[in-house]
Amino acid sequence: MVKQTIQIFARVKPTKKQTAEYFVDCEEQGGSLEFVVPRDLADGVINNKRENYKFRFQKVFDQTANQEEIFEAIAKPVADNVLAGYNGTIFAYGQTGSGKTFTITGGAENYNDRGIIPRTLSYLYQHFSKDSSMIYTTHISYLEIYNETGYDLLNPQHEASRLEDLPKVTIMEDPDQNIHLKNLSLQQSANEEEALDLLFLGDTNRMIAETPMNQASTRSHCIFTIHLCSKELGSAMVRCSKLHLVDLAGSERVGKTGVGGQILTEAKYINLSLHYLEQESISTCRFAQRVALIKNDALLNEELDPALLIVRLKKEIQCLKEELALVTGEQRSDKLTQEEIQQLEEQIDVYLEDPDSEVTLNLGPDMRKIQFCFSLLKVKVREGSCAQNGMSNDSTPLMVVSDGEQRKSYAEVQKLRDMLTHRDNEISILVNMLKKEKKKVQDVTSQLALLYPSTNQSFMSPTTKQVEESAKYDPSNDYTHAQHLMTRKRVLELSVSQQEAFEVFLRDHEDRLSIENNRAVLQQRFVEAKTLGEQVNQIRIRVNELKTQLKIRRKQMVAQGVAGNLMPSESDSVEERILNQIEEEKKHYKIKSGCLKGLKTEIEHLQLLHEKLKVKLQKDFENWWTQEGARLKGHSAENTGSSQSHVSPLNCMLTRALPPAECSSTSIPLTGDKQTDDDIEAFIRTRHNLLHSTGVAK
Ligand SMILES: Nc1ncnc2c1ncn2[C@@H]1O[C@H](COP(=O)(O)OP(=O)(O)OP(=O)(O)O)[C@@H](O)[C@H]1O
Repeated sequence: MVKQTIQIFARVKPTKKQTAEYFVDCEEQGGSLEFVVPRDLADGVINNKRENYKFRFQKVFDQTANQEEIFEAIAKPVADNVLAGYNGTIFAYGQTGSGKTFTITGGAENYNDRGIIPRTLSYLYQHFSKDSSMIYTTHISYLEIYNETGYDLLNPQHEASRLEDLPKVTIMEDPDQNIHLKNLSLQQSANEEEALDLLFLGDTNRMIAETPMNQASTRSHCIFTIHLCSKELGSAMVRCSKLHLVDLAGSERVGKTGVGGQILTEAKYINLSLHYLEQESISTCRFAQRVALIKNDALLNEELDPALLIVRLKKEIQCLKEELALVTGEQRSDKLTQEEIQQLEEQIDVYLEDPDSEVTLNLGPDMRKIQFCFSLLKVKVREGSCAQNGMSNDSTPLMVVSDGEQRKSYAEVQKLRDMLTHRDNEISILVNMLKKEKKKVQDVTSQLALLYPSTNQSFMSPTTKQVEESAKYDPSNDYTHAQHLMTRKRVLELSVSQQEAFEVFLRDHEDRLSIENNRAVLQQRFVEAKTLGEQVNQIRIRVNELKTQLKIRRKQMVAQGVAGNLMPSESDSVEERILNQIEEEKKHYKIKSGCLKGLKTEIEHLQLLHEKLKVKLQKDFENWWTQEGARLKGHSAENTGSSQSHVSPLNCMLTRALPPAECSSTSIPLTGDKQTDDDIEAFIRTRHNLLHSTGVAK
């Protein structure tokens, strides 16, 4: 258990307006924020009012600080701890309009304005994709607390139009002061995109449910929680941690000032008086200083995988049942299985061969097993004594084996066993090497397909030209430079004849059409997915624009209300229209993103199919290549004495691929390139020899 105090940071919101006079002091070990408040002359010359207020923080971010700096300094270390299995919380506290939502969620207009939540999600999912030694599962919950009632912002069964329509979440505290949230839904998010979708839906629900009267965003707390479980491959332990990202209500609501209602509205939408700002800023800093005194116990949330725990407990129950049956005399009557009998026989062998006289035979409480072992031992004892008397129990003469010989034969058996284990090890090493080699060949084929996706014959080995082309590599491409170099090296390692043979082989292959069809469908689905993705993005943009319009409209309405031109309860048709539009867009968003998910699943399925066909193709090619090579060897042996007895695999492949009429020496023009022409001539000579040796040309 690690005890640590809560770390506090201050961020000053950028503004062009006149601000309270303050100084930021950044030292190596933290920073401080100092406010200078002039003496109020109205209070007279002698008064107790302080002029300077200085507060220390872990770090102070001035007006120029951007979202990236905030994430790096505040959220990243917490996210790292969450990845290590510790819970974490980041909360923003401050007066209304001071930038809490901007810091936690971010601004909608600009990508660089993304706040802590989207950046943390991105950071976590990037980490998951890099770490293949662990299995990660992520769930998201989004809770809004308004007037001490919790509301679930993510429950898909409820379409929010008012806050009261959202499912209520009961907040309970146990005797150990742990908080439990009943009825809060957890939504699984397999990737960053799904998690961002949930954030977007939650924020939109919050906005729709808000009315000018409750001004939920100002008066409510919002808790976005990332629930993370990680498990090392093959391990029985799971780590489950939570990261709470909290956007608190304006501090007027939670502070002691008791400011609310009309004053709160004025504070938000009408020019804030400088004096008011100073007081509000100072009390926020005071609150932070108090928070910094709280010490937390950091606990590693590690436990046995529930599934494994169940298996272990079931085994224990079974064992206890058997023990109970032994004690109470209620024995199992069913027969031992063949597997159990074999295990017992092996156990007895080990027991008998062990030279240690103290060794015990552990059979558990199952009476059937105990009885079986006794009978087996009896048989063995009888066999042993018959052997000593020179007779088997069925009167067949037995060889009499002396003690010395018995020891010798034991030693030999042991030696043979050792050899067997040794050979087993060798075999498994060789099998592993073989697997690795096979995988290398498959990798080359799949990487070739990736390197040359635009050719019609998508799975062809590269021609020399393609190999050269691949040398003109653009490092800004998706591949890393290192991967690319490796691929190129492997490509070059393939002999030219093998590459061309592959092309010929593919042309005739039965799966060629399926592969090409599959690829065409895949391409079409990619295009559809791209279009849908763009549509989803357009809807997002429209919703964000509508949200901005709604904010502006609400400000206008409140301003009019304050000016006395409007009663607070009057409904506003413009706002209603915007809300309806948001609802409409949200429906489209759900439909389109649902279609997109379906399409993605189909694409994944097609890609899998594609991979399978590629592997099959590779195997077929290898078989074919080996067979053709063997056949060629046979022909060469028959054709002894011929100066062209050696035929390259390329020529052999071409013989198979071209009909005899096209192969006559007169019908094939030479290219002028020496190497190519040599190849063509070699092919014609070889074909001629082969046809004569097999009698086809006669
Ligand atoms: N660091 C910043 N840079 C640029 N704009 C900011 C910054 N901080 C806040 N803003 C802008 O100031 C306005 C108010 O900020 P925001 O809504 O985040 O305040 P808040 O503290 O969450 O208010 P409330 O308590 O009412 O929810 C927003 O328009 C926001 O975009």
